[in-house]
Amino acid sequence: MTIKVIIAGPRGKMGSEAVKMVTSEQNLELVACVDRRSEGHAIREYPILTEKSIPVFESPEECLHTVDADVFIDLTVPEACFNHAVMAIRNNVRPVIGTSGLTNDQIAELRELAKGNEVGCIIAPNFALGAVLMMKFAQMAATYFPDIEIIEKHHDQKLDAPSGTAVKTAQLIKNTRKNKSQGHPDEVETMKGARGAVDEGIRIHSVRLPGLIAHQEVIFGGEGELLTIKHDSMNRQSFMTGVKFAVEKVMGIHSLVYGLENILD
Ligand SMILES: NC(=O)C1=CN([C@@H]2O[C@H](COP(=O)(O)OP(=O)(O)OC[C@H]3O[C@@H](n4cnc5c(N)ncnc54)[C@H](OP(=O)(O)O)[C@@H]3O)[C@@H](O)[C@H]2O)C=CC1
Ligand SMILES: O=C(O)C1=N[C@H](C(=O)O)C[C@H](O)C1
Repeated sequence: MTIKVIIAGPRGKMGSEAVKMVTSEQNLELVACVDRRSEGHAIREYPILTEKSIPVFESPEECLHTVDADVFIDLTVPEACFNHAVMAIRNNVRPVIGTSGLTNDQIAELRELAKGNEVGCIIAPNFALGAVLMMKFAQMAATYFPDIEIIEKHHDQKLDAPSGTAVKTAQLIKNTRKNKSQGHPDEVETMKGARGAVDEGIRIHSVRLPGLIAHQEVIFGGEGELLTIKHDSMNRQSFMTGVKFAVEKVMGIHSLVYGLENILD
């Protein structure tokens, strides 16, 4: 069976990789793209779309009403992504969301909508298999080491901080970690932000520099020892196996799944 795919954000760093991946896989068919500034852009920047006569729509509504599709991959920004996902679910097209920065309320709303419409939806804070394992291993380690600092490092074009991966890592850790306030009780920040963001006592630090792609380390401190669990994405192809996996998996589910760790075999 061929899975018919729409991609939103085809000119982006991730979207352009996804276009290459979907158009090169036998069991996937790219049936359309959604690009808010399609006029000339997609055609000039992505000849593959013209070569293969793949339509590009500025309006997601028009795209979803015109094209017969199974899956809607979103690699844009959270504001656009949320609306795209709502429209897709209402049109019985399954969203696969890579875009980071959705709020917990937005995720809860999409969960309800997906459940109500019995439409599969996957939100993947990180599509890289190694990153999913890094999050799971961190969750395991948190049972034994409750003192934790997360350091995520990304390229300087990233819009959201902390990263979706760091938010998800903290959420997984909170499921197993004993509640604990870290550091000295009288600790004072003499420069605001020095100790990073705080999520139930877990510290999260976001680094943004040119030269970086996507990296995270989770550091656990114990009496006389440190454990570091680290993952590095060196390029955006590292995410594509996970995108393909999610597109295939979403065909067989009828509700929302947040995190690939929930559906890894
Ligand atoms: N889950 C995962 O494994 C990964 C997730 N990501 C996430 O994917 C998202 C995209 O990342 P990346 O490709 O690096 O970002 P880019 O900025 O390279 O691409 C984003 C794309 O979205 C488009 N866009 C921006 N605003 C809107 C809008 N309001 N409506 C429609 N389209 C819009 C941009 O078009 P324009 O030029 O018109 O602005 C651009 O083509 C981010 O949220 C990032 O965090 C990234 C890597 C891995
Ligand atoms: O913007 C990125 O690049 C990435 N975003 C995702 C995130 O916010 O965690 C996934 C990966 O880290 C790359």
